Amino acid sequence: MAVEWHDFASSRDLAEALSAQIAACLTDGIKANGQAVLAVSGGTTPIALFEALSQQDIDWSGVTVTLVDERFVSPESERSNERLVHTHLLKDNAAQAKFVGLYNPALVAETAAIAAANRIDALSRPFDVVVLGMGTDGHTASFFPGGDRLDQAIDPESKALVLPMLAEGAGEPRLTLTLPVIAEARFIVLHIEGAAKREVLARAMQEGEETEMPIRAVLNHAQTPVHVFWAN
Ligand SMILES: O=C1O[C@H](COP(=O)(O)O)[C@@H](O)[C@H](O)[C@H]1O
Repeated sequence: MAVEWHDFASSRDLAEALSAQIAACLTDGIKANGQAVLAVSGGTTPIALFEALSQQDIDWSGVTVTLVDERFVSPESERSNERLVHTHLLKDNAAQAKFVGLYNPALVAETAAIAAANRIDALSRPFDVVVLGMGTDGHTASFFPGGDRLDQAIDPESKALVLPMLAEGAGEPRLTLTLPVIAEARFIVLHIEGAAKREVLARAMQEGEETEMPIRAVLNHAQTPVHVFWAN
């Protein structure tokens, strides 16, 4: 397990530093491969980061933004991760970026996962940057403790790229990238804020079952160090 810590005094300081680092990685990807892929999480934590990223002066026309996971709700819903990205990231300088979402209004979650996997498969991998969040139950992406597809989603040998997930703590059906897609990324960030999440991560870094605290699956199988960005 290789983890590199980056601590900040405030959410704003973190957003400035992390957005600059992500922008540099995306620029490197564009220079090396002609384009770059950024996968981001949803929830509440990344809003300030997305706002700061949208101001970064890079060639966003060469960037594809996708989601680490999605709540299976319409993009009009306040809970939609796609809506979050459109509202806070894909604007200003970043308006030129392409977006590949996971949701599909015409399908149920099971078949939407297959359609989303085809879209993810069309992107260049490994992704340049993956930004993960984490819940206080130790979930990351939609790898929820007790999730009906958790074993398959965190299987490092899984051939699936996107899976549906039902879990008590999830609220609604989910779609999630699988562990191999996340673990192979060139730059993996775990963005958490507040003392409670720091304490949860400290517990996850101790010995234990990956299914109990699924963030462990990423910490155990990431092919590069996981960069933890934390602010109080
Ligand atoms: O449901 C989700 O939760 C996690 C953490 O969200 P936060 O609100 O505690 O920041 C997030 O990483 C994930 O993408 C999202 O779908």
